[in-house]
Amino acid sequence: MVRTFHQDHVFFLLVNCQKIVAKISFFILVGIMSENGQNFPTKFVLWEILVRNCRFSSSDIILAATDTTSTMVEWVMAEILNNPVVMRKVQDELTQVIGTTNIVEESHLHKLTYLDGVIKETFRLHPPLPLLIQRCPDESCKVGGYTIPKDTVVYINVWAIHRDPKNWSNPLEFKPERFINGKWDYNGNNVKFLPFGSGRRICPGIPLGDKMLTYMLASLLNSFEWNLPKDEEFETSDEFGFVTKKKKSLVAIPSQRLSDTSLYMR
Ligand code: HEM
Repeated sequence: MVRTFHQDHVFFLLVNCQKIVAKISFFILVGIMSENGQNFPTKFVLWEILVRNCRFSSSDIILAATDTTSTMVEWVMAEILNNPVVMRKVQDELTQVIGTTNIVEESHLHKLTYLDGVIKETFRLHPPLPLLIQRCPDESCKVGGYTIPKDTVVYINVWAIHRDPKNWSNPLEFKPERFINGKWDYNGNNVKFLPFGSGRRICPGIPLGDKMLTYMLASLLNSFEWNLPKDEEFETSDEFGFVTKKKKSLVAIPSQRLSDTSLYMR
């Protein structure tokens, strides 16, 4: 039976992964706090404190966390399938770091520097939230020579910043090598690269999003060979929305890459 890759599948996979990761993070947090001698009546009180103090509802966090990450998995897979040289380099790295007799473990992730470059380059070309969260100054101010009157709603167009030839040479080319110098991170300090935003409203889910993305992609790419269906017309146009998704869902066909089928059962 031929199974196809589809973003909705990743979405459900992701919701399940996130439940697990959220539980783990939650218990780590409880552990850290109890080690520091702080007592909380129940775990749920701690959750309430976290959510209320941050002024986010649980549904805000689920929406912000799932759609962005699943959309990114689809974009990265699409870019890799569209670039055979990149696919070969990613697979070479996976073979070297993990091998086809193992499945991906968390301890492998920091060694996948080329895959990290591929993810960052995909973030550059396809930032899931291209306009960030609106800003609105309390007082009139000047930014970059422009006067911004008090109460103006300001949209920061990260999509345009990421494709500006003043910031990037050959900006429309997919070149993961741009990011393989250890100089780029997601902290929003370099205004040329802001996939998670910047400043006070920067995404609070960066460590989780980054780790899940690398873990899922490394698992998908180390466990399977991926091919496009014959006669499938490949395109990378996007559709603007709360999260900018691929206009046409990616369809890809996996086949076995691991040496032993029992590894898929773990
Ligand atoms: C690929 C993954 C993700 C991307 C690309 C992403 C991107 C972003 C961006 C661009 C913003 C707006 C930042 C700004 O305007 O400066 C944001 C906000 C936010 N993100 Fe993420 N995010 C991701 C994953 C996550 C995860 C995993 C969580 C939670 C576990 C999360 C929770 C949030 C929340 C709660 C906000 C609102 C922050 C606020 O209003 O101050 N995100 N995200």
